[in-house]
Amino acid sequence: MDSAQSMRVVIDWAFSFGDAPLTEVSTLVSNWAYWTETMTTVRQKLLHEAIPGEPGVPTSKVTIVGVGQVGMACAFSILQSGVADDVTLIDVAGDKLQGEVMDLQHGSLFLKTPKIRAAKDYSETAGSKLCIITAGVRQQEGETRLDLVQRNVEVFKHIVPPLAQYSPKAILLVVSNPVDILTYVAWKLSGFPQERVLGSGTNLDSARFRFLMGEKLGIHPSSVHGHIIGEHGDSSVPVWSGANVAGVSLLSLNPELESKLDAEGWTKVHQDVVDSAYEIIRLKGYTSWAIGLSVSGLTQSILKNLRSVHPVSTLVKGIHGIEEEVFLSVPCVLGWAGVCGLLQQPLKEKEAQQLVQSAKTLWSIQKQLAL
Ligand SMILES: NC(=O)c1ccc[n+]([C@@H]2O[C@H](COP(=O)([O-])OP(=O)(O)OC[C@H]3O[C@@H](n4cnc5c(N)ncnc54)[C@H](O)[C@@H]3O)[C@@H](O)[C@H]2O)c1
Ligand SMILES: C[C@H](O)C(=O)O
Repeated sequence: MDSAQSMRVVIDWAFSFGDAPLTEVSTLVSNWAYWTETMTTVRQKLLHEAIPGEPGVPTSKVTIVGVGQVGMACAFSILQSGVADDVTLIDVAGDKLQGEVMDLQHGSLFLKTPKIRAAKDYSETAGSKLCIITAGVRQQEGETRLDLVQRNVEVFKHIVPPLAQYSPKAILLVVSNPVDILTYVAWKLSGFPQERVLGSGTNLDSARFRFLMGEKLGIHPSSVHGHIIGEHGDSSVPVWSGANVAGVSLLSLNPELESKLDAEGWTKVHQDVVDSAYEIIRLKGYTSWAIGLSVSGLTQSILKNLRSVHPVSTLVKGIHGIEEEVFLSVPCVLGWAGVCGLLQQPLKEKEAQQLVQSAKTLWSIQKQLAL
């Protein structure tokens, strides 16, 4: 009620007393005026709102499904980056979801994301630009990523259709494992075009690769370039021909780099990448921080339309001789549209053969899935 409307109510009310003594009416009027004044909220007293009510719709809303170790690491890294104006979290574990969101909200003072919220149902994820799926089971010690497939396909059947229904223009970024197969599953279940469904893929493996090469060279990973492509995990392919620092090819300095004969042990760098998740799971039970940071990097490239290049899992049928409808990582340009382009990366015959073999392995699992 604005002040003119309040005054009108007070006058009408005062006249309703008819013959009552004037002093009594005036006391009542001043009490009423005081009451209506105190009914005005502190917010209304403090602020003349140029546009009353809630601010408009978010423009860079990110939904994260799953608030386990990976989902929370993703949420925290994305919040730290300040790239999203709304981070909505959803999980079947209601109390954990509420607790995690409250905890994050209390950090708002130190963040630049005005909305951090827990969604009770998928309608609250509506209007997301990016939906990140981290829900599902993770490997126990001794399990491979591929061992998780059927359990996580069932989880995805509950997640992907409502995400697609409420955010039909969103980009889906799959993180749950086995990430390449589940990206295919998300693509099928969503009905989205291929460029709007991608998996975090070997972006993480490549970060590990660059860290380990950097450790050997005494150079920061940001200056050590090199991609791991293919399956995230066990059959990943290191592209040694592209490994360089400031354009200086490591292979040109040591032609034995990719061979087991190499005395410096460079092939062990890739083996360490493959082993690293198993080792971390053995040591702490799960992996989280590096994947959270890696996903935050992908989020920034997409929401800011950076068109930067990342090895992520995308539909690769027809590329490098792959005939199956599978998702594997190759260097992709990421932006508002999702996967805006795939790099034409020259590969050695052996590398291309490894990719073809990974595709066949994934397809042999995918073709048995009941979607
Ligand atoms: N792609 C990668 O590089 C990478 C890296 C690390 C982990 N992962 C994978 O990420 C996944 C999550 O790992 P984690 O350590 O966070 O596991 P976690 O057990 O800590 O968390 C999983 C979360 O998913 C939730 N969940 C289960 N079913 C759900 C449903 N139907 N709807 C919504 N939420 C649901 C659970 O309640 C839980 O909070 C695993 O599959 C793991 O293998 C992938
Ligand atoms: C387990 C997970 O896929 C990782 O590589 O950290």
